[in-house]
Amino acid sequence: MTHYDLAIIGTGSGNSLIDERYDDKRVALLEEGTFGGTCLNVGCIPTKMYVYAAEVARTIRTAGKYGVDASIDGVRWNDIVDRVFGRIDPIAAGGERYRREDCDNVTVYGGHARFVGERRIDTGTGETITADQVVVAAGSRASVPRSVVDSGVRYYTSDDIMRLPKLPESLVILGTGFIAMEFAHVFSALGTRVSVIARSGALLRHLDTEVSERFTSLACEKWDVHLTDPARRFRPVGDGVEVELENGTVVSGDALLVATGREPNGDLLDVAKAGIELDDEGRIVVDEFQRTTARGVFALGDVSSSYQLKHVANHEARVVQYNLLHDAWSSDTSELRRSDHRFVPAAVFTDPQIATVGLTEEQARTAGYDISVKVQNYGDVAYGWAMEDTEGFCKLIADRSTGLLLGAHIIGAQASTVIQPLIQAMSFGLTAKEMATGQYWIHPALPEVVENALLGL
Ligand SMILES: Cc1cc2nc3c(=O)[nH]c(=O)nc-3n(C[C@H](O)[C@H](O)[C@H](O)COP(=O)(O)OP(=O)(O)OC[C@H]3O[C@@H](n4cnc5c(N)ncnc54)[C@H](O)[C@@H]3O)c2cc1C
Ligand SMILES: NC(=O)c1ccc[n+]([C@@H]2O[C@H](COP(=O)([O-])OP(=O)(O)OC[C@H]3O[C@@H](n4cnc5c(N)ncnc54)[C@H](O)[C@@H]3O)[C@@H](O)[C@H]2O)c1
Repeated sequence: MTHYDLAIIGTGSGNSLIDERYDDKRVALLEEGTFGGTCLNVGCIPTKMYVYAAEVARTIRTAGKYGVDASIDGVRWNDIVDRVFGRIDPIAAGGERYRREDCDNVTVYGGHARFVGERRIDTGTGETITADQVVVAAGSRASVPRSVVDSGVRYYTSDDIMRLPKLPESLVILGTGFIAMEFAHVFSALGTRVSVIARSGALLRHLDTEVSERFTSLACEKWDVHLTDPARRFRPVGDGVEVELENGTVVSGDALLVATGREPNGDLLDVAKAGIELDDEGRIVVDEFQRTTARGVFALGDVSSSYQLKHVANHEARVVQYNLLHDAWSSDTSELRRSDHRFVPAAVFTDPQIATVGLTEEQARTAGYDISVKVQNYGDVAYGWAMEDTEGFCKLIADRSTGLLLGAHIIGAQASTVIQPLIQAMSFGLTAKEMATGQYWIHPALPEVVENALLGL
């Protein structure tokens, strides 16, 4: 049985742990799927490459309002797919080749790993290994409701929808979260008729209510949105699908995308045999140092985090990378790094884009803060005029007693970029007033919407 200094399960964020500081360590890297994990192969990166193509199409479709007449002659779906995966697939293959062939201290095992004891792992390749330290970075998987699976209907998830053989004329999307709303935007902008099936009255319901309400009303103008009647039955019809809702409405499409959340993969690893605890929602329990309940075992990313965001997985990976090289289980933890989850931002690359950090207004009120709230429309600033914008706004929430920002929520063009200085201000404890008045704001750039919102607070 081979013994390693370090075994890492998962090559998404897990692969990035191994840098030159590990050159003198024997490392086992275990991966059952495509090398590089979710973000690279089926997540953030390919989806945003599709979103970019969708933005181009949308710009053309809306050009007329600026006095520029333009139309789309055609959408070459197969070329879009090739552009995305022609770039990504070689990166995944190259990453694997590098680890297998060029890293003398790393051994890659291509199988389904499971624990058979404390820091003892069946690699799924016929070999069992042991290690001084283990990192579980096994990610999460698409969760598909039983009713869909049992119906026998052909369905897609984010894992395979991007490789459809042709652009569907119509697409039914089950779910109203990040993935559902990003793909609704992509397919609709490229010309597919999109139907969305929600069940609780709003899209992106976890966001600040004003943002969710604005987004829902804009979406209802573009897409066939069913807000309150859950799906009751799924039926295959020819190559497509029919979904019957609780109120009897039948929604049909050439394809069905199921985007109803992702579940952590810890349940498939026999973690109990290694003394690793899962919480009630199936996540590996970790402390602020990313240590699991088993000595010598760390976890990071989607398998242990409630955020399911790549920038969070990256942050936690840096913490683990550092702590692995220190005596992480000694009683003195002063040398260790801690994960910082105070101000975790997120963006939804839909139409319009949405970005958020910190508390929603509801959360701030429930937490008992005495708050000041300002909503500033994109249309109030010069760049918003240039864009003829009637949709976007920046909503800020501050604590009256300290002047510090508690939350920032932006819906509108480039929201994921416009929000960045607000994330910085919150992370470094800048007050709203200092942020508004202590620096120049380029005129007439879009971030003036943030400046005005801050002044308005
Ligand atoms: C469609 C989509 C779009 C997304 N867009 C964004 C975005 O724009 N921004 C953002 O921040 N986040 C986004 N995310 C989320 C982001 O992709 C994840 O949070 C992130 O990739 C998680 O990284 P990870 O390292 O924890 O897991 P992963 O990257 O999933 O890596 C886990 C790896 O472990 C392997 N594995 C699992 N179990 C085993 C086992 N038993 N044995 C061996 N190998 C195993 C898996 O095959 C996988 O390769 C998106 C996700 C999806 C699905
Ligand atoms: N831009 C980004 O950062 C980005 C993009 C995509 C995905 N992600 C990450 O991936 C994770 C998973 O994305 P997601 O969109 O699948 O999950 P999600 O948690 O964002 O949304 C799931 C949605 O499905 C709904 N739902 C659950 N069960 C349902 C059912 N049986 N019928 C109908 N609706 C149902 C939920 O109410 C929710 O609206 C996200 O939490 C996010 O962190 C991030």
